[in-house]
Order: sequence, then structure tokens, then C-alpha cells
Amino acid sequence: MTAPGETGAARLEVEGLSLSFGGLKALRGVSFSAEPGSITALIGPNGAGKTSMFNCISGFYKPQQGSVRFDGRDVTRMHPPERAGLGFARTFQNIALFRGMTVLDNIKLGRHAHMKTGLLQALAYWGSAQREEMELRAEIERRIIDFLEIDHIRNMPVASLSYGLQKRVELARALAMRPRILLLDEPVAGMNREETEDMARFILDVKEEWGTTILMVEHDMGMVMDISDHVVVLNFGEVIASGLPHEVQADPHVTEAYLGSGDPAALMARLKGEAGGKASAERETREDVA
Ligand SMILES: Nc1ncnc2c1ncn2[C@@H]1O[C@H](COP(=O)(O)OP(=O)(O)OP(=O)(O)O)[C@@H](O)[C@H]1O
Repeated sequence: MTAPGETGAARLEVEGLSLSFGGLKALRGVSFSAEPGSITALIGPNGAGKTSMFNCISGFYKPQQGSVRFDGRDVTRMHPPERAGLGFARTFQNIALFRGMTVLDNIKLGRHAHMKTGLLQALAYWGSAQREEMELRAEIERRIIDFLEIDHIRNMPVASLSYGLQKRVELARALAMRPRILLLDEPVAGMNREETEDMARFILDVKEEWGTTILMVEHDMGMVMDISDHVVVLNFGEVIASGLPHEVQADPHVTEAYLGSGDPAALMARLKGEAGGKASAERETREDVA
């Protein structure tokens, strides 16, 4: 069986993408690429178009103009399940797991997309279904659960876990899809510093051990600058800067977009404060609900 990355990471190319909601232009001719086996971060102030871009890439929105190419193939009009078949996997800003199910069952749902035996076949050929199930379980246990250090919680219901662990389980489920490209929508939103550092390490490990292409939208600028190979900055639906983390951080267009002034140090201080504030606010909301 193949593990994440063994099918080969691939290049994502976005070319001249435009998306409007009625009269509102959310994306205006956006072009960038995510290189194989690297981490690309998509950043920008609120309302810049990051989520819209992410949804065009994962197939939830259809752009009016432009194209998304993956591994040289035009996927612009493909539905999300077709993209999953090509190796797209994503996580969501608000955790999308079955809370009453165990960690292991949630992870298996990701992997089932790739099982060869369908339900009818499984009924007719119980032997092969059972064999495949056992291979599947073994692979998940060996590769993903161990890799993400969630062995101790594998039989626990997701609802009983801390927020940081739930986010890790979501990453595990995406990895179980054997992604060639991993789309991470705010992977550390709402996390405390320790959980953020853990998640950042796991994302780096996915890249380094499996060579998966990773594209993430993230507001935590410290984390973005620490682990990204390439950063693309959107503002009002346009790319205003693109390059290595330190290049983007020092770009006056970026500081202008975030702050209305050109001081990179003030930008970092403000963004660190916002990320911390957002994390504690989200945590408080969750505790209120619980
Ligand atoms: N479904 C929608 N219908 C109408 N307008 C939308 C829709 N989704 C996004 N927009 C608008 O498109 C623009 C880009 O929004 P988008 O959510 O992509 O930005 P963002 O960079 O992800 O923002 P944030 O960081 O706040 O999540 C905004 O002006 C937003 O109000």
C-alpha cells in the first residue's frame, strides 16, 4: 500500500483566476504556484480573498475566469471528489470531524476514499474486503497514528479531545487520503502557543518525510514565517507580494496593506498580538459552548 507522498507530490498552478459574488470582485486575476514538496502560505488582511482562493482550488467555488492546474492537468471545472481522486486533501478552518466517532474511525473515513472494494463487492467478496480492511488498519496504525503521536487517543471519541488534538486528528484524516497536495485552512487558528508549535512541527515533518506539496491559509504570521518556503500575499483580491518569508515581511506593500504604513517591525508586533488575541477569543467561545 502507498503512504502519503509515495504517489509523488505535484505542482499546483493558479493562472489569472477571477471570482465575483454579484458585483463584488473577490479575486482579480490571481496567479501563483505551489511547488512540489514545498510549503506555500497564502496570507493577507481580512477580506483579502484567501478563503475564496482556497475554495476555488479545492473545487467548492467555480471561478469566472482563469485556471487551476495540478500536475499539468486542468482541474478548474472538476468537482471536489474528482480532485480528491487526483490527490487533493484538505482540512477546514472549523474542524470537520464526526465528534461522536472515535479517532480511528474518523481517520478511516479519509482512507476509505481509496479502498478498491465497494460495499456490494464487500458483501459478495467478504474475504477480500476483510483483507483490505486489515491492511488498511495496519497502514493507518503504523504510518499516520504513530507519525502524529496520537496512539494514546485512537479509541477515544473526538468530542472528548482537546482542541489541539482534534486539529491533529483532522490532519491525520487528510493524510489518510494519501494526498499529493495538502490544503490547510488556518491549521493553527484558535491554538495556544504549545499546540501551535506542535502543529507547525507536524506540518514540516509531513513535507520532509513524505515530500507532500502543502498550501496553507494562515493568520499566525510567526508560524507562517517559520515554516513556509514561499509566501503569497493577497489584498483586495490581488497578489501584492510573493517570495521568500523574509522578502515578503520586508515588503512595504505588505506592511501598507496590513497597517496602512510601511514599518515591518510594527507589522510583526501587531500580527503576533492579533494571532494571540484570536486564539484566546476562539478558546473562550469554545469553552462557553462546552
Ligand atoms: N459567499 C460569499 N458571498 C458574497 N461575498 C463573499 C462570499 N465569500 C466571500 N465574500 C466576499 O469576498 C471577499 C473576500 O472574502 P474571503 O472570505 O475570501 O477573504 P479572506 O481573505 O478569506 O478573509 P478572512 O481572513 O477574514 O477569512 C470579501 O469581501 C467577502 O465579503
